Amino acid sequence: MKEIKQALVKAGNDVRAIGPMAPSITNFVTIDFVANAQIAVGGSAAMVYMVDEGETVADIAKCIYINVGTLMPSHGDTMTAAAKRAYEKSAYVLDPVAIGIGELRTKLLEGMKDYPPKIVRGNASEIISLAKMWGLIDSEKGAVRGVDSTDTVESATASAEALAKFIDGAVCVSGKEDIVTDGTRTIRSFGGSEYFARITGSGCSLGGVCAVYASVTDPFTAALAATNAYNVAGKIAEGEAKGTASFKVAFLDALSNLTGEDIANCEMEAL
Ligand SMILES: Nc1ncnc2c1ncn2[C@@H]1O[C@H](COP(=O)(O)OP(=O)(O)OP(=O)(O)O)[C@@H](O)[C@H]1O
Ligand SMILES: Cc1ncsc1CCO
Ligand SMILES: [Mg+2]
Repeated sequence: MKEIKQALVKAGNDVRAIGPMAPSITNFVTIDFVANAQIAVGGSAAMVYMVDEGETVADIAKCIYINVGTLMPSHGDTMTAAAKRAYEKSAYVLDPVAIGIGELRTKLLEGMKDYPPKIVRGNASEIISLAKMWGLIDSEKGAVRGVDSTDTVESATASAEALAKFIDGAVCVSGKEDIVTDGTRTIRSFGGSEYFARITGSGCSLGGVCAVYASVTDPFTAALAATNAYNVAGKIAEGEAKGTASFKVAFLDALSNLTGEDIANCEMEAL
């Protein structure tokens, strides 16, 4: 755990020092929250839609973010081109939001098995469903109900570990407690707030923040840094909040003040 904590301190502080840009192709519902969270931790944001823009940002950034939450026909080409280019030249974080709904989302996510991300971030049902779609596990679970999870984080551990091994990267499963794994090391991270489940975009923005940290460190450290940052800042914000809207504001405030040390000091346990 000592080495992991040292890597977390460095990742948190390097992001503040370097200010890496982590461009996104992400859903229309939570785009503003994603950009603001990326900036709050010390990174910078750039949202793109066009095919050539997706390829260009995958060339110039260290890591980009792809979230399939709200798809339009053009996303088929843009996300495929950007994912292929990022697989070859840089890296991408995938949030398989609402996996299982619609032909385009299914085709896109099935295709990504051939040019996989370095980090997958999702709720438990999404992680189980992606592992099932890619033929990595055999499970009865993983029924996705829209964008919400119907499974527990614990029940997604085997799927997360199988996915992480397959992509040679890291997977984070979010929920009351979060799990981050590279397929060999699996860490449970504690904290956060029930308010997270009552606002939209906490998961989407967490994916964007994973991409910021992945611009300065390895996928496992990046996924854990982002997860811990949310758990620490979420707990602080809960103490300030009067309801869901003020929670969101207090959360961005807390995120903007976090240090690498704060991220490393989040309560964690190795599984
Ligand atoms: N009950 C809870 N208690 C503490 N933290 C929570 C709880 N539920 C979610 N979180 C936190 O909220 C963040 C987002 O996780 P969540 O599982 O809600 O993502 P999601 O379902 O993909 O969200 P969205 O799709 O709305 O963006 C994570 O940091 C997670 O730890
Ligand atoms: C509500 C919603 N619908 C599609 S994407 C999204 C944001 C949360 O995942
Ligand atoms: Mg989500």
